[in-house]
Amino acid sequence: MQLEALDVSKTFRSRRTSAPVHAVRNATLTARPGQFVAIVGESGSGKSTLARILLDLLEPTEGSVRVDGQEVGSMDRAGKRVYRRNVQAVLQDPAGSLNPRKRVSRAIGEVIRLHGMARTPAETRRRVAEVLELVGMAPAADYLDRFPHELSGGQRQRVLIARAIALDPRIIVADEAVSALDASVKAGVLAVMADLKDRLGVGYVFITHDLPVVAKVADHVYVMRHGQIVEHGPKDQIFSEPSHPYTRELLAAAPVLP
Ligand SMILES: Nc1ncnc2c1ncn2[C@@H]1O[C@H](COP(=O)(O)OP(=O)(O)OP(=O)(O)O)[C@@H](O)[C@H]1O
Repeated sequence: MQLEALDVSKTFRSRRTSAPVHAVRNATLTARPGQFVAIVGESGSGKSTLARILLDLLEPTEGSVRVDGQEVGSMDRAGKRVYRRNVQAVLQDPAGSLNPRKRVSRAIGEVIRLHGMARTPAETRRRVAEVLELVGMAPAADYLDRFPHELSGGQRQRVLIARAIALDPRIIVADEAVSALDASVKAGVLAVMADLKDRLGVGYVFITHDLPVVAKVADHVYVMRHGQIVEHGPKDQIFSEPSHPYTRELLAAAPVLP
């Protein structure tokens, strides 16, 4: 499978008086299963807008998102359903991705049932336990009955990853998924994501402003500035031979070793 954004632009026109905001301008990007693609750039550069377009949560003003050449915007309901399963979102937990009133078993189980990924309650429970263990929450029985507030920040982020993985996606779009976590917790969650890439072949579009994280996990890096992708390439190339002045500026502000 190949996920592409082709010449995507998004312009927000809010009030009559204010000027239009060109949040994304002619962005082209490719993601594949088994590949860790990072989008980096400062706050306001359009990363989240591009992520929402890739997730089909927002329509581009121009350009298209395609899966194996087929335009997502023109898919029928059944096609979009498959798309939404294949391309999953993992967002930052403080954004309220987990309902505080749902136990872990229900938060993950409901998604499995909704997408018809299990036929019986027993099968659903087995699948919930399986994905919790895949993200390092073992034994799963220790976590199934907990509410989000009974988990640490890192554990909540793992539950969000487990919930995404439960649908057997090919690609996960992760927007600032580890940014709020402490360094050691962050490293643990990143290790889980890398492990899932190796074991299940899942790919990532990973949005962050955290360059050391990119240095650690990315295969391919896109650099965004003012809505445009100013440079992209294999991680080592971006870190050792950045060609755009903005990339050099970013690297100078946060020196990291690839
Ligand atoms: N719904 C909206 N209406 C109007 N403007 C918007 C909307 N969503 C985003 N924008 C604007 O688009 C630009 C890009 O925002 P976006 O959130 O995509 O950037 P970002 O790189 O993800 O930033 P951050 O790292 O701070 O989340 C910003 O100027 C933002 O104010």
